[in-house]
Amino acid sequence: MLVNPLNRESCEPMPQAPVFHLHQVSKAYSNGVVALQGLNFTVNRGEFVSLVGASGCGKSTVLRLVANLLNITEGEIEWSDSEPQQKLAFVFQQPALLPWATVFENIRLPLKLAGMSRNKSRTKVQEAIHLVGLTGFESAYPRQLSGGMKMRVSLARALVTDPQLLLMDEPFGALDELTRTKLNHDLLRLAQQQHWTVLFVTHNLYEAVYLSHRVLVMSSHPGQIVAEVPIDVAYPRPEDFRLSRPFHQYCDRVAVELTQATQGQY
Ligand SMILES: Nc1ncnc2c1ncn2[C@@H]1O[C@H](COP(=O)(O)OP(=O)(O)OP(=O)(O)O)[C@@H](O)[C@H]1O
Repeated sequence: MLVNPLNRESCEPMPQAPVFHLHQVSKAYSNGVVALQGLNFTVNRGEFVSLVGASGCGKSTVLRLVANLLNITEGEIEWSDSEPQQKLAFVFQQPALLPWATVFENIRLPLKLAGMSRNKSRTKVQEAIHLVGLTGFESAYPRQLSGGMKMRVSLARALVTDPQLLLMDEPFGALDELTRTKLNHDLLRLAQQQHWTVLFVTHNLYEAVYLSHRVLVMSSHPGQIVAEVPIDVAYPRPEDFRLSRPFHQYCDRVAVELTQATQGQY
């Protein structure tokens, strides 16, 4: 069954309570590179928002500012309440697993660092393993896993902390197309089930359209948001949404915006 975006009855209402808002945010690095200038955008509760743009346009810088891993040069990030800020998880492109630890221990790591005993954390870790589809691999070591499985471990390690806000920096960039597609589908399911708010960075506009409520398109040097494309299609989105005419229309729209954003830069 293909999805009809005009079937409003099946569309969930767009979540509107803001989680955070960037007000005129600029970032200059100490070497003088102005990575971002005057960024304004809001992410609402339960929303899946993707940032797309050319390499070096400042997507990762945005995530690191939101995670408070970097200082803002000008402007501010206003949080609606402090809880999502405290309950955020960051997922990187490289799963960064401990090679000497099993799947179970890698996923348990954030709970261990927070001082939770092995016994107390067992149920939570098992639940996360189940949710990402790795039941049976608890005792495996990272070297015994495929790239997609390693990324599932990384997702479960974020999941185990019960995050409200997920910041994901090109998490599936190193995976083959089929694995990426499968993980896209599983991520959407998890985001819905867990009521996550997600800010997602990707180079892949098909992935951005499939996953997002909104796609924000960035230009470079300095990085700015130049377009916002709402993807007005109901969740859950079946995998065959990717085969539908509306999907390709949205992809074309994002591609046009990206081309305009990068015109004259190469
Ligand atoms: N620590 C740093 N010091 C100096 N300049 C930096 C630093 N980190 C990033 N930059 C510069 O800031 C700009 C934005 O970088 P950023 O990594 O945010 O872009 P990006 O869009 O995530 O790139 P990519 O898609 O290639 O990962 C680039 O010009 C980059 O060279």
